[in-house]
Amino acid sequence: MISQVTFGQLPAVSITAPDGAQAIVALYGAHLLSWKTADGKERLFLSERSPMDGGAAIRGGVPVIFPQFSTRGDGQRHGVARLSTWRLGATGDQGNMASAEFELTQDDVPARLAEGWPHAFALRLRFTLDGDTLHMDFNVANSGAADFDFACALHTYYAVGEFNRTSLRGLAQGDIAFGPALDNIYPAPERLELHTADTRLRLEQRGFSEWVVWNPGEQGAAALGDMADHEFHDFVCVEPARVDKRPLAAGAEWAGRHSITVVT
Ligand SMILES: O=P(O)(O)OC[C@H]1O[C@H](O)[C@H](O)[C@@H](O)[C@@H]1O
Repeated sequence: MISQVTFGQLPAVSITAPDGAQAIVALYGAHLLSWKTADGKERLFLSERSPMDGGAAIRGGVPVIFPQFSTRGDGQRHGVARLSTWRLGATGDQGNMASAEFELTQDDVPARLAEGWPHAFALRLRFTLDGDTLHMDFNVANSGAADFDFACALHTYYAVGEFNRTSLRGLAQGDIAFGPALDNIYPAPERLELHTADTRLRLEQRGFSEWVVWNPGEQGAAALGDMADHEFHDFVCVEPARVDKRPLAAGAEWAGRHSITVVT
């Protein structure tokens, strides 16, 4: 079931599956703000200090990063998609699943941001609730007559309860125990596991090329105006990403999928 809601001051879409699982997505950024499994447990972190008025990027949930990752380029930090208002596209229910798609083209991007990246594109992001799994299917189409380069990521903030009782398993470089500040990029195995004190999540990606793993630590969090000082304890980011801009031919499409499953 799909309904229009307001979250903070933001128009948003609530997606509810027949089993009661729920996702809330703001049109601003097609930003996933909340994902609750059927047991009612919130799986994503959202900062109590986050702007919620469409005037600045949201801190938490799943920011959509496009067409630049972080400062790896001379364009807008983390791109323009998280700062633009998307449109609701197709929605549907099928069996136990519920889904909604969000769309963005260059015409939806505020002029001051579009100037920095003047290309014709169409983005589609579909959220699907399927039992204890959330799928995010992200498509980038080059609808212009010239090739362009793009990077992208789904910058997922997981609510972990206590970050120093959390570990990430499955990287070739070895397991990560959270604690010190961390901002690393790893070549992507398709599947990782995130273990917290009381849950185990399976994180999967297809089409992307890296995992970015981030927690700002105490000093990093203190420097962020949109994060309370104590909140670095509460989350870790594990992000399927294509960190470097790579070409997409005129008329071509790229597709990536990020799936998160609550295992226990
Ligand atoms: O503060 P933001 O622009 O949302 O960026 C938040 C973080 O995003 C990614 O994880 C980057 O790897 C970090 O270097 C960056 O600090």
